[in-house]
Parts: sequence; structure tokens; C-alpha cells
Amino acid sequence: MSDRLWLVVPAAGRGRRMGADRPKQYLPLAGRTVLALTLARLHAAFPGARLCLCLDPEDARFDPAEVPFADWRRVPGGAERADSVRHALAAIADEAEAADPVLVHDVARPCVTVDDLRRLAAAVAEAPAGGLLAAPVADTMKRDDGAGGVRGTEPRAGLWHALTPQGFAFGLLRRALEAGGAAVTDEASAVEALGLAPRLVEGRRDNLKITHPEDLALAEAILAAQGLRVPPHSKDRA
Ligand SMILES: Nc1ccn([C@@H]2O[C@H](COP(=O)(O)OP(=O)(O)OP(=O)(O)O)[C@@H](O)[C@H]2O)c(=O)n1
Ligand SMILES: C[C@](O)(CO)[C@H](O)COP(=O)(O)O
Repeated sequence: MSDRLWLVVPAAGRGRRMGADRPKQYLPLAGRTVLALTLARLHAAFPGARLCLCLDPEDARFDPAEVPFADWRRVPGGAERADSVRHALAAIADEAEAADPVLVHDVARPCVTVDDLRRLAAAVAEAPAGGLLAAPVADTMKRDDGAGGVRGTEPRAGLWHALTPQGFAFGLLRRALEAGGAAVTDEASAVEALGLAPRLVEGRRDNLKITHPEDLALAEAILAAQGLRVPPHSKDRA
């Protein structure tokens, strides 16, 4: 695999489950926005990477000064997360080589650590089918009966929560997402559908995807526990 790293950050979601007055990537968190903190973590891990940021074409809140990368581009998001990632891959197709590693990371996961990011990138470089950060399921798993009751208890052995980033060689990822349909909720599932087995790289359980209103306070507490030093907005940098 080549060592030219691409980062794709899908950030074109509407945050319907959050139910806020704006998409969740623009909500304030630890003195910045969710988007600014996520990009700051990625930049701290990979300052020389090339970034593709997927944004809603009608997004008027985006502030380019929040992007710490020197080499980056804005790409129009699609109807679903996978469509946004497909658009990003199409946008870099003229420049990216098949072996270039691409890490896809949700803008809604600002608590990912630099250590997890780098461990995932290192694992992906060695894994022909790519890989993803993941955390083993820690709770007993119930299956509902469709009427508010329990139909049964599912064995949890071998079950993992899929986190992001998820990383693959550019050529493989593009082929997998082109073959994958509307049901693709993460990159790994598209690669699995090709008959391949992406590597599970155990990541921290606090790599939370901010989804519901209560997740904001959790994310703030996680960032504080991780000893976050809030990166300054570019207009405040010396
Ligand atoms: N059409 C879409 C939908 C989602 N995303 C991104 O994919 C990530 C994971 O999606 P999710 O947590 O579901 O975010 P939203 O779609 O914003 O939330 P909701 O499903 O509650 O509306 C987020 O970073 C989101 O911005 C995207 O780029 N394009
Ligand atoms: C990609 C992902 O973060 C893996 O857990 C997740 O599937 C994205 O969120 P969505 O709610 O499925 O869009």
C-alpha cells in the first residue's frame, strides 16, 4: 500500500435524531464546534494528509477557517452517508492511486484519539482487505418481538460495535462502494459484500458517535477526561 494518505470526512448529515436547530456538526462543544474538534484530532494524527470534506451543498454554516489541513477540498454530500463517501472518492479519482490508503471518519466522532487513529492507519497499511476501529459488545443483547417485548437473548460472543475511521486502499473501497447498494451503512460492510474480511482493530469505547441530545454532555466529559487542549480557531492563531 502507498503511504499517501487520504482522509474522507462525511459531514453532510442533518442530525435528525439530535433534533437541534442546526446539523449536529455545528453544535458547540468544548468551546469549538463538533466539526472543528473532529478535524483537529485528525490533523493532530496526520498533519500531512489530504482531506475530502463532504458537506451538504446548501450548507451555509461551514467556515473554511475551521479546517486545519493545507491540502483539502469540499465535496457535495449525497442522500445517504455512503453516497457522500462515493462522491468524495469520485472527486479524488484523478489524483488517487489504487493503493493509496483512504480513512473514512464520521464528523460526529470528535472523541477519537490520536493513538487509535495511528494504530488503525498502521493496521490498514498491512491488511489487504483494510480494517476498522471496533469495540467488543459489553452488554447482554436482546432481540425484540416487534410489539415491545423480548423475543430472545442474542449471543454476544464475537459481536463488535463498528466505529470509525474505517480504512481501505482507494481502488478496493471505490469498487466496493460502487457494488454496494443503498443499505451500506459503513465502508466495511461494502468490502465484506465482496467476500473479504476487513481487520477489526480494537479501539477505545469512548469513540462516541454524537447522535442523540444526551451525547453532547457525554462527549464533553470524554474530551475533558482525555485532557483535551482546545485548538484555537484559525483567526486566533498567531
Ligand atoms: N447524507 C449523509 C448522511 C450522513 N452523513 C455523515 O455520516 C456520519 C454518520 O451519520 P449520522 O450519525 O447518522 O449523522 P446524521 O445523518 O447527521 O444524523 P441522523 O441520522 O440522526 O439524521 C455523520 O458524520 C454525518 O454527517 C453524510 O455525510 N451524508
Ligand atoms: C459508520 C458508522 O459510524 C459505524 O458505526 C455508522 O454506521 C454511521 O451512522 P449511521 O447512523 O448508520 O448513519
